[in-house]
Amino acid sequence: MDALAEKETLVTLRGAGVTRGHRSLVRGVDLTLRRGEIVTLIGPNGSGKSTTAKMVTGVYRPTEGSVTRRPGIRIGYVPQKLSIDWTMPLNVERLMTLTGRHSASEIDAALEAVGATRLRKAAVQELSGGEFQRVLFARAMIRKPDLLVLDEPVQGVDFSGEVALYELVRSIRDSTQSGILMISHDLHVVMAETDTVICLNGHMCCTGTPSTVKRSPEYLKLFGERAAQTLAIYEHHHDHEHHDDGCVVGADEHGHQHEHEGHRHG
Ligand SMILES: Nc1ncnc2c1ncn2[C@@H]1O[C@H](COP(=O)(O)OP(=O)(O)OP(=O)(O)O)[C@@H](O)[C@H]1O
Repeated sequence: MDALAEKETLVTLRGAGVTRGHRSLVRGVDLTLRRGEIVTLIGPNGSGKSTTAKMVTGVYRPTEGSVTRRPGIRIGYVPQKLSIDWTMPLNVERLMTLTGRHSASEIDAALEAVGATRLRKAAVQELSGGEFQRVLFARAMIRKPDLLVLDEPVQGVDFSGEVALYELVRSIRDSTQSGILMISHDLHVVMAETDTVICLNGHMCCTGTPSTVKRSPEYLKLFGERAAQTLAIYEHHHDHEHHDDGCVVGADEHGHQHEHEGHRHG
């Protein structure tokens, strides 16, 4: 039995779909979320990612197929956007307690887990995009969820912030062993940090590990050029090491390094 199959199952969707009137929002979704596993939904706008996440969290009931949640499951949700009255003064500490009472030590622990301890007294209006996302993670994690659902976690975050946030998601998974469901438009960074990718386009186009999905004809058709670029990044294998200053170990005597297209290091 493989390692993932041994982990506790949190949510299962079988042939699940939602229809409103005569319109199908998404259909035929098969998905298993397990403790300690990161699953990512990708797909173009309107492909059913949010609808699928809403079936997972229980906001939408499936109109076909089935959704099973582990009894008593706690789900933490990090929204794409948060409706905040930006004219009201609000600091991070207060934001953490808007929807529930939490002790000072619980707030400290949640902020520490996302590397945001120093932001405790900061005004929410003054946070950068990446800092705000970290605070939203902390807010979802304070309830110690079994499953964390992240809707487009890197919106408004620059490239290096994006890499750092996905690393944070992975470290949250490692330290809490919660299950994680992410929705993302981003292809390359998110796929590198994911155990299972589900590619949607009104139905399930393909699913599997990042390396199987990236080769699937449906995925390549859906994402075209961008998918090819992702592939280039994946095909770059690390065949060298770096010095602390970033230079390649064994570069020529002039310190020249070879160009690595699409190359990056976490
Ligand atoms: N409550 C609703 N009633 C009717 N149609 C809806 C409803 N919610 C979503 N839709 C439609 O269902 C389809 C799937 O929407 P969904 O929000 O799941 O897509 P998405 O993949 O998350 O899109 P995006 O990337 O733009 O956020 C879209 O065509 C959308 O317009």
